[in-house]
Formats: sequence, C-alpha cells, structure tokens
Amino acid sequence: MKISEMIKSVDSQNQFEVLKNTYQQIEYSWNLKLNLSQIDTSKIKNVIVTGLGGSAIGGDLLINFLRDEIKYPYQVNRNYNLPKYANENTLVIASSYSGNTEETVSALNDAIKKKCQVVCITTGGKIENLANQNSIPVVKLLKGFQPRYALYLNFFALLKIFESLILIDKQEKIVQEIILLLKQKSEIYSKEKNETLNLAESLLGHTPIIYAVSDITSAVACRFKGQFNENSKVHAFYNFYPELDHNEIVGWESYRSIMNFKVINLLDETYNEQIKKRFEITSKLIKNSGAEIINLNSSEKNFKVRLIDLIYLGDWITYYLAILRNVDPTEIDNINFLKDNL
Ligand SMILES: O=P(O)(O)OC[C@H]1O[C@H](O)[C@H](O)[C@@H](O)[C@@H]1O
Repeated sequence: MKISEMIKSVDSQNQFEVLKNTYQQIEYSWNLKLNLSQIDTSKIKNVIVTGLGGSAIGGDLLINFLRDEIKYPYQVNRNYNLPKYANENTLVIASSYSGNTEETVSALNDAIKKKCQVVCITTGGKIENLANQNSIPVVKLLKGFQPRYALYLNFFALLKIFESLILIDKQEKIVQEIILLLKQKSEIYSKEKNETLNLAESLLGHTPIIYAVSDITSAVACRFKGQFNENSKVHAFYNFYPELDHNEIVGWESYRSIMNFKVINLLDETYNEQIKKRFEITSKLIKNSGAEIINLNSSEKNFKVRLIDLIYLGDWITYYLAILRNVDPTEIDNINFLKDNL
C-alpha cells in the first residue's frame, strides 16, 4: 500500500498537514506583539521555565539553542513545586499549551506565592485564568494542536520572551533562516518516498536508543524519545555523552541481538574533539556487541538551524513510524487513562 493511503487510514487528526505547516507555527510566534511591561528586568537574577512534556522540551531546547548566550542561571522545572531559591528575583515562565497540566498549574501557584516575576505561555485553560486573576502577562498561542505538535509555537514564543526582555541579543536573522529551511524540508519529507520514511522503515521492530551530547544536543534526544513514545507508541531511551561513557557503555557488554535495540547517534561538528572520539570508540563497542547504529546530523551551516533541523527530522521519522505500525500518531490512550484516574 502507498504511504499516502496508509496515512489516510490511520492519521485521524491529519498530523501530516500539521507537520507540513510547521514553519507557520514559527511565523505565528515570532510575529507576536508582546507586552511584558510588568516584568522588571533589572531585578532578574535567575530564570526558571516550568512545564511538562513538549512544553518542558521547549525550555530544554533553549539551553541548547542559547548555550553561549544565556547570562543567567537557568533551570527547567518539571514538577508541582518550584525550587526553594525561587523568589522575586526569579523570572518564571510557566509554559503549558493546554493551560491545564496540573503540575504546571501548581508550579504557577507556587511562583505567585513566592512573588516571582511571572510570564505564562498558553492557549487558555486554568493557566490563563490564574494569570488574569494575578495580573500576569500571558503570551497566547494559536489553538487547535496536540501540545507536542505545538513545540515550535511554544519554543519560538519562549525565545521571543527572552529577546523582548533583552536577556539575549536579536534572533531575527536566524529565525528567518529556520523558517525558510522548514519550508523546504516540509516539501521533501512529505513526498511519497523520502529519507524520513526510509529511516522509520529501518526502525520498525527496534527499540531506539538515542545518544546526544550534554547541553549541546540533549534536548533533541529528549524530543526524539518523547515523539517515539507518543507518536509511534514504542519505547525509546536516550542518554548523553560524555556521561554515558562512565556507566551505560558497560551495559552493552551483556547486549543480546534479541533485544533489538538500534542506536541513533545525533552528531554535530561543534562537538569537542574528545567527544567525537568517544562517539567513535563507543560506537565500535556497540557494533561489536551486535547492535546497529544510525548516524544523524544536519548539514546546515549554523548551529541553531541545525538543532531545529534535527528536531524536525525526528518529528517526521516518529510520525512515519506510527503510520507504518498502523497506530494513530495523535492518540495517547495511556496518558488519557492516567489523567482520568489521578
Ligand atoms: O503543554 P501542555 O498542555 O501542558 O502539555 C504537556 C504534556 O501533557 C500531556 O501529557 C501530553 O500528552 C504531552 O504531549 C504534553 O506535552
């Protein structure tokens, strides 16, 4: 059966179109007119982004994206409460696409209690209500997406907040480059035959293990894993160099091919030379133990563009893996069951 026919029969909410139009999410968020006059930038000493799932990954991605630019201690919080140090000198960005994720609502309440300076990113829900009641600025996202498919809305809104508060330099040029790239890639990846579909085919029947590098490509690995879980409904695991060379590498000694792992190395030219060697040596050991490896990298010139290029690549691979496995890339039954029973 042709892939376009398979898509018609399993993709209930047309995520194919959502993926194709991803660049429009960036345009939307980047063109937002923000009013953040309540925030006193001179008081900010540290920043916390609080959220879960796709909304937390937006926060993680900022660490990778701005790794040479953020001048403040910065943390992503994925829990009901904020860390003890949060106070009036903390900028808290509460990020929830739906506005109803209970951990984020609770963390927002904590931020209000601790008198932090707060900005919310959401489409509405409880987060928007709480923000309105407490005169907190809200950056409103476009409605109608599954939260994880709205990562680009979320991430570029976050970036815009940083830029508007002059916590970082202007990002205009790079954002326009990214928009252009995703426009081009969307044409390629939506073709009947394309590399993301081939990669998905090569992963059928395997458990992906994604390896990246701390603080450089770590958010991309986390995104890949989450998308394999939620879109393709498979287990996936991720880890980072150099840490994995101090523990996980030993686990490969007892690997058996029946386990069907497939390693995805996320490579980048900016990695430290020793890190590159670590990838080579560790990959040799993995191959010797019987597992296959897929090397992925982006050939774009700019590091920030490469990061988004890889994220977009992963979004398509995990989407096609869902289609090939005949599972709906929208449905997340176990998460719904859990939420109904909490
Ligand atoms: O961004 P939010 O609406 O707070 O959602 C946060 C997360 O919640 C759920 O568990 C979804 O399945 C995830 O895909 C989502 O990223």
